Order: sequence, then structure tokens, then C-alpha cells
Amino acid sequence: MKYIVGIGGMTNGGKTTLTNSLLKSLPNCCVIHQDDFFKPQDQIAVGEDGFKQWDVLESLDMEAMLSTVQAWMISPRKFARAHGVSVQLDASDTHILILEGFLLYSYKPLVDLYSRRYFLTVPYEECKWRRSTRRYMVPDPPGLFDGHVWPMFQKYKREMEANGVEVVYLDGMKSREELFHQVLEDIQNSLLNRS
Ligand SMILES: Nc1ncnc2c1ncn2[C@@H]1O[C@H](COP(=O)(O)OP(=O)(O)O)[C@@H](O)[C@H]1O
Ligand SMILES: NC(=O)c1ccc[n+]([C@@H]2O[C@H](COP(=O)(O)O)[C@@H](O)[C@H]2O)c1
Ligand SMILES: [Mg+2]
Repeated sequence: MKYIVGIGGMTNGGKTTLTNSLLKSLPNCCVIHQDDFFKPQDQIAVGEDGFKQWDVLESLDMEAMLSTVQAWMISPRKFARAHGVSVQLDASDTHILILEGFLLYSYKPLVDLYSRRYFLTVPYEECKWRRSTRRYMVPDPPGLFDGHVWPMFQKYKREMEANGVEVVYLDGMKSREELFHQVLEDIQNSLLNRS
């Protein structure tokens, strides 16, 4: 069985942290990070607001991300080997792929491929504070959070909801351990229901 999990939601919701914990506990589990598909800086548009528009779908090479997902779908075993993931040979033959990123559910060709879509959120103040402590490859210029990051998050979330994309909301204010156990248990139950 092939099972694709989305760990999506807002920037600094805790997606990468949660994903890294899940990876260690789920068998035959590979990961694709959406952040790895940002286009080079010189291809990022500058908006009327003067900010480089990092937080829009067009700043990501989603075709390349989709191709990577398709490579896993064709042969999860080969994909795992190529990415240094050890594959357990058991009777259930379950293969799991985690997609992790902040715009997972806004790209049409991917949206129906998920078996389960999680969506991490924290309140505005917490998100802004966590973001201020982060150092990205390209540092945030002053005002980027309120001028670009937050409005784009709201816009894409609104669109996702209007399109009826079903997600499981996760409260990113819970502890790392609580989130990990909640999601691990949920995935394990969902896998049991399918087998
Ligand atoms: N459950 C949590 N509670 C408190 N802080 C967290 C939690 N999960 C992650 N963090 C912290 O929040 C920041 C963003 O986490 P990260 O996993 O990189 O988020 P994302 O990938 O969604 O941007 C990091 O400093 C991380 O240590
Ligand atoms: N990885 C990069 O090249 C890069 C560059 C500039 C901004 N970012 C930021 O990364 C964020 C997404 O990553 P997180 O969800 O881990 O915060 C976006 O909000 C974007 O503004 C990433
Ligand atoms: Mg991250």
C-alpha cells in the first residue's frame, strides 16, 4: 500500500519539527520538503509592495516537486534506496511518503494524492514571534511578515477552504511531544482501517 501524508500549514507552525519526529517512527517512510523547491532568488517576483514574493505558489517549482512525488509513486522501494531510507521487508508492504511544506494544498495536481492532510496553525502573535527568531537562507527584510507572509497565508488558507479541501487541523501550540503522539496515532489508525 502507498500512503501519502501532508504535513502542511503556516510558516513556523512546527511542520519540519513534527515531520522529523514522524520520520523516525514510521516504517518505510520517505520525505519530500517543499522548501527544497524554491526557485532561485533572481526568479522571485518583486511585488508592488516592494517585497520579494516568496510566499506565493509561483515561487516554487511545483512541477519538479510533482515529478519527485511521481518517482516515489512509481517505485517507493527504489526511491527509498536512492534517498538512504532502509526498507523493511514485511508482509504488509506499506510505503509512506510525507510531503512537508507551507503550500501543500494549493497546487491542483497534488491535492488529491494525499491519504491524509494535516494543517498546523498557531495564533498570529506566536507565528510572528517564532518567525522573528528564524534565520532563512534569505533573511526577512523589515515588515515582510505583516506586509507579505501573513496576508499570503490568509489568502491561500481561504482559497483552500473555499475549494473544499479536507484537512485535519492541528494546534501548533501543543507541545512537540503531544503533536507527535497525536499524529502518529492518527496515521497508525488510518493505516489499520485501510489494510
Ligand atoms: N510544538 C512546538 N511548540 C513550541 N515551539 C515549537 C513547536 N514546534 C516547533 N517549534 C519551534 O518553532 C520554530 C519553527 O518550527 P519548524 O518546525 O521549523 O516550523 P515550520 O517548518 O512549520 O516553519 C522552531 O524554532 C521550533 O523549534
Ligand atoms: N528556503 C528559501 O530559499 C527561502 C527563502 C526566503 C524565504 N523563505 C521562507 O520560507 C518559508 C517557508 O518555510 P517554513 O514553512 O519552514 O517557514 C516561507 O514563508 C518563505 O518566506 C524561504
Ligand atoms: Mg520548515
